[in-house]
Amino acid sequence: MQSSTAHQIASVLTEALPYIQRFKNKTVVVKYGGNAMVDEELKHSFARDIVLMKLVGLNPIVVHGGGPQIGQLLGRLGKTTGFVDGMRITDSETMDVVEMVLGGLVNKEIVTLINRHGGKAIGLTGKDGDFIRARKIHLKKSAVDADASEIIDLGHVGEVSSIDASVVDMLGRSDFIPVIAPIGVGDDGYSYNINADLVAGKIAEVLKAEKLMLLTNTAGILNKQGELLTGLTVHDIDKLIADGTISGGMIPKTKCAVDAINGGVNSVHIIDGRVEHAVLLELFTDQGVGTLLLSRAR
Ligand SMILES: Nc1ncnc2c1ncn2[C@@H]1O[C@H](COP(=O)(O)OP(=O)(O)O)[C@@H](O)[C@H]1O
Ligand SMILES: CC(=O)N[C@@H](CCC(=O)OP(=O)(O)O)C(=O)O
Repeated sequence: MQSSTAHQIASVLTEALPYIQRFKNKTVVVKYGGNAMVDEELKHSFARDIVLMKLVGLNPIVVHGGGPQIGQLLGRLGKTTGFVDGMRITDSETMDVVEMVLGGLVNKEIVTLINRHGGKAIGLTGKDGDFIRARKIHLKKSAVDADASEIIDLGHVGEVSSIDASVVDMLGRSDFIPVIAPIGVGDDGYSYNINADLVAGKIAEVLKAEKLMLLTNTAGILNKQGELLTGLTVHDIDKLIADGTISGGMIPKTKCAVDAINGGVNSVHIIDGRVEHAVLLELFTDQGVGTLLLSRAR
């Protein structure tokens, strides 16, 4: 090995050391969005990062999405879906597909990848041990259209009503890495399709996680010029939404982030899942790679 390369490796490891010490035994909830699962090499690098986190003493909990993957299977079945406010309208047939894709294909693919890299991942949906209870979302049309006040029926779309953290906590504190699909169970016994950011935020809150990391398909939160905003507080988010800087799918994501911080999570990181080893770089290097959101400026 060239001595300059050896020197670089040594300095990376030394830079990581204080972070490893600080985060030992701390819970980190990582939301892995469907848009971040774009290529095979990236999926492997994500799985390696999660295994490494566990090996150095952190307690990673993965919550995954899979919106594009649900769309692909629906397309193959000749079924179309619509979205309202970023939420998929989910009739009973669509709910079957959501369960097959999230609870089956995507969940087991992530579990398999983590296990192939030496971890011990266990896949769960919120129906296992009834640990994610959901209630149906009743969306007021007035939220979409200022002149109307009817309720829009999104079908089997839910929000989290409660989380029983004991199963995830027990797994996370042993050798296992929980991998969670965002499906909840209602009091009526039906399955509910829940936005994965919402589930990740609530799990982080209930577990009093040190960090919530949201992996998406952008460098982080960008300003109107397209530049990365590296450090923000919860107060900045309201302003950025009000002035239109944050829009579309970033609105529910940042709202979950703010709820998580207000609920006791120390920091939220919105990072680019398309960058190899984004999770490790954000956790263990001084400069990080995305947007860091805190309750107040340091
Ligand atoms: N200020 C902003 N900074 C970054 N992305 C933004 C911003 N405002 C809107 N977006 C959009 O939000 C998207 C991320 O949300 P979403 O597509 O729901 O992510 P995911 O599928 O990973 O949950 C980005 O790809 C971008 O198009
Ligand atoms: C209600 C609702 O819209 N649920 C989402 C659940 C998956 C998800 O959130 O996936 P991403 O994180 O990849 O977007 C959906 O059906 O697409």
